Amino acid sequence: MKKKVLLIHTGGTISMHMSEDGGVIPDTNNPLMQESKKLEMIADLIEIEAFNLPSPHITPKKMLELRNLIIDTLKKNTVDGVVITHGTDTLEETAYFLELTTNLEMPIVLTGAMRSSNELGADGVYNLVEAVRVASSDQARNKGVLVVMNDELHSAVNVTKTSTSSVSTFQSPQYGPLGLVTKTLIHFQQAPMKREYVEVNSLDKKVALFKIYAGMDADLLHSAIDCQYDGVVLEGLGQGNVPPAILPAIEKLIQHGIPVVLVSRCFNGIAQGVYGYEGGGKMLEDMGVIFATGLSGQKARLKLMIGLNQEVKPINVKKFFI
Ligand SMILES: NC(=O)C[C@H](N)C(=O)O
Repeated sequence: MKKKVLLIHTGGTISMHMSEDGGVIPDTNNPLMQESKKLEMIADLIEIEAFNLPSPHITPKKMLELRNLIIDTLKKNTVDGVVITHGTDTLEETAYFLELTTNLEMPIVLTGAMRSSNELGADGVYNLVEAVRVASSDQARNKGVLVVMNDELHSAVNVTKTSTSSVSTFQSPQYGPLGLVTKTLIHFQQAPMKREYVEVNSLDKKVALFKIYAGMDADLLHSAIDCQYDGVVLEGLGQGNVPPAILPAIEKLIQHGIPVVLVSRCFNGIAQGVYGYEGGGKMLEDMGVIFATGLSGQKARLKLMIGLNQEVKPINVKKFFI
């Protein structure tokens, strides 16, 4: 029996076209809406155009709207899986947001394109067909939120955009893809280790993300206090170190009760308290900086924001990041 898939469009290059002057722009008539025939050979569809936005215009509030749209639609309809088309620039953030804020057994699959609908070698419809195949497959159940692009399956936790323009832009640097999509198979070679779920209904708490660099001064970090941020994520150096000049600012943030979470700006490996010199990870740990294991800066920022906005009870930030 044919499966039923909820297909939600949010915009991005997959829904855009190249105009005569060579600029890639959003289309008022989403070209994907004309592709239903190809998709209905795979699954019955419920198709919704939620937004038509370039993904740099997507905010966490929009991600929450999207999450609520999925949950509300599933209350009224029986479906086997969900596919979301999305711009690639922030696709990994929406995918990770949904990973943390949904707890469904059915697959939620995000896909996009690097070439717009009327460009030579357009990859959008191909990726969409694969995403619908994955969303309607039994193998994809209980695997968390997935990203399907360019014949690969990635987990929302590890996937990141690695190239500005290549169709193989999405990679999972630490652990590799979860699997492959071939013409005939959906093949998982590994499964996510754990799944987390956090109940959020609003996003009032603000979290800032700072990339640490050689010679950084403390002034930028002070702005997080002045602008009343509720949490700060630092993308630190190497195994999790910072220049000594920003230590007083980190101390001040912690004194103000603003949690400071540290990840590495390296995209492989884990930030940890190894170095005992001034600004080294060991010293940061002793000061109360919390190390996030293996997440990128943008994902740790979303996780802290979601945690601080949790509905039921305040989180213990340290435990939340273990
Ligand atoms: N390939 C893409 O989708 C990039 C585009 N700028 C977006 O994220 O909306």
